[in-house]
Amino acid sequence: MTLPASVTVRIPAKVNAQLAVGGLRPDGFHDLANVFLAVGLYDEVTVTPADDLRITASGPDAAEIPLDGTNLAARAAVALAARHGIEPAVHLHIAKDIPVAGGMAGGSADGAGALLACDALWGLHTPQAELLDICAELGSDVPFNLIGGAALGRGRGELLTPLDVRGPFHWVFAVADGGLSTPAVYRECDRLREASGTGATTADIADPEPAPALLEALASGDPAALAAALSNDLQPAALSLRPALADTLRAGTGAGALAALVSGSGPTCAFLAATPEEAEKIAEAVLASGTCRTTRVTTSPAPGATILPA
Ligand SMILES: C[C@@](CO)(OP(=O)(O)O)[C@H](O)COP(=O)(O)OP(=O)(O)OC[C@H]1O[C@@H](n2ccc(N)nc2=O)[C@H](O)[C@@H]1O
Ligand SMILES: Nc1ncnc2c1ncn2[C@@H]1O[C@H](COP(=O)(O)OP(=O)(O)O)[C@@H](O)[C@H]1O
Repeated sequence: MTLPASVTVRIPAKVNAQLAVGGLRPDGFHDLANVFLAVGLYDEVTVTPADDLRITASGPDAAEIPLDGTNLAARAAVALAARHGIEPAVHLHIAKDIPVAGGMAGGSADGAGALLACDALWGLHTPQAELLDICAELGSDVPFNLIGGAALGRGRGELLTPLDVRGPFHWVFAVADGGLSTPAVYRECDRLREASGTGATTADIADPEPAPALLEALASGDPAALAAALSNDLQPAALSLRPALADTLRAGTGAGALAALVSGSGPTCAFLAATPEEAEKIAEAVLASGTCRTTRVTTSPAPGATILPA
């Protein structure tokens, strides 16, 4: 069997079309109804045999990601190698295009990408179900980056059911200066719930459920229906930690977005547009408003982790 000299995998970012957050569990996670939608912003992970584990990154925001054993791509390579009793002797290169710490699952994408790339480089043929188990150990969002498309994530987000989705839906993303810490946003969500008197644990909060109207909108491909059904329970917490995001959301709505919401834990803001032309117009207006660092225009759904031709 000849093994490839190197493997490159392309992995999409995500937006949460619905993020329904249940109570805080004893293990520190929250039960979710997390409707993931993969969007066409991608990182690429390239793996090449090396003497030992080494990691490099390129792209405008490459300096913001750790290049040690804490990088999710490195953790993925180590986890896969350990499972097969081999050494993770590999050079991982991340070409970073997904906003860092932006609520778009960029780190998770690199974890899923490194896993698939190492599996191919090492000729392991690990079954998909086992790859998904390793993904879930790496992080709650990582399994979705592997499969892409649209999916409902239950549990802490790692238990996936693929969803019917048509498209393309047209999106604008407003990338903020600086990220938000995901655990800090969940903590702020709990704090706001406690402060409002509802309590924050699984005993106080109803089990989160996907909204039927949202699932119908995804399957229909109708952007107006999708706009009416988008929701994010972490948005009040992200706005509480970063009040200026309200200005970004307003800029998009003012420019004609069908809907404006924070992507996951933020601070990236997502705007749904009726057409590609509207998306370009919204992106220009949001950038001109001075309320974000940059804007990106793209579509959904997008495919999951994909090995690129050599
Ligand atoms: C909020 C979401 C929405 O998709 O993503 P981002 O918007 O940050 O990308 C996810 O729930 C983030 O998933 P991920 O970034 O993989 O989180 P993990 O590494 O599993 O967990 C990091 C921390 O987030 C909190 N966490 C995460 C998932 C969950 N269901 N409940 C939680 O409370 C916990 O404090 C946990 O220690
Ligand atoms: N490959 C990676 N790319 C980006 N961030 C990473 C990576 N590996 C680990 N991290 C860490 O994960 C944190 C969250 O990053 P990211 O996944 O981009 O954001 P989010 O969880 O908001 O979607 C970063 O601040 C960084 O310290």
